[in-house]
Amino acid sequence: MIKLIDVTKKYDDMVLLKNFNISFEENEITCLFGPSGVGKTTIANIAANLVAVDEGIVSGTEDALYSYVFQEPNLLDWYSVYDNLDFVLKDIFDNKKRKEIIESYLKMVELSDYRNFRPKTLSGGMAQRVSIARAFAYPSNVLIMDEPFKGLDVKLKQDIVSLFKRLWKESRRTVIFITHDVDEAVNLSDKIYVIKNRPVEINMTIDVKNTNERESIKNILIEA
Ligand SMILES: Nc1ncnc2c1ncn2[C@@H]1O[C@H](COP(=O)(O)OP(=O)(O)OP(=O)(O)O)[C@@H](O)[C@H]1O
Repeated sequence: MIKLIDVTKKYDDMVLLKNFNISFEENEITCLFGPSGVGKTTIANIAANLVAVDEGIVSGTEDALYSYVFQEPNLLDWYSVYDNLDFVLKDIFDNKKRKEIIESYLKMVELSDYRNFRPKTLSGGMAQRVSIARAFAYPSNVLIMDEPFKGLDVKLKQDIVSLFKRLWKESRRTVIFITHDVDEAVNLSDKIYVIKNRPVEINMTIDVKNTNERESIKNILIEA
């Protein structure tokens, strides 16, 4: 479990986090839900050891290996789809193992026939599927998802959300999922932290995993 304990984080004179506490359960999907600019990315980056804290402790990151999916697929344009996956695996596995992993993930995201295509020739949804395949192909145990479905149209979003869930069920990891989309939050998360204010406060913690009340949770989030 990754924990931020009594964390204070300032940007110049602005105190974003003050004695802030939060935890991310192992192999669960935890959502940071809140308005733009509240501090979601900073909290995730602290949990990923990308941003240093001014005070407090970040625990549970000692053996963490991270992979990321952002709103932009962030693929290497001069590499093929196949080589984009190969790039993150090349220092970890031998040729045979890499080929096996890459082919299996391309199959799962239904892009085997596109293995030699350059990212620029793919649609936005296809590029995002490559980015998700790359995140899962890498042997991470923590996956940071920063608004990965933003900007996709409704139908495409539903497909990619279910694809993500399928991959995650086959290869579970701790997911820190940032969104301010109510449907995404409720459909994907095991737990939702509703965050507000400055310094940031956890306004509500919602257990989604053990509930049958998804519709009322959506209403709570809309009001939040
Ligand atoms: N490196 C930085 N230097 C100075 N201020 C920063 C830096 N990173 C973030 N901030 C500020 O901290 C606040 C929180 O930013 P953060 O990106 O963590 O929020 P967010 O909830 O992820 O927002 P969004 O949904 O728009 O991505 C914002 O006011 C932002 O301008």
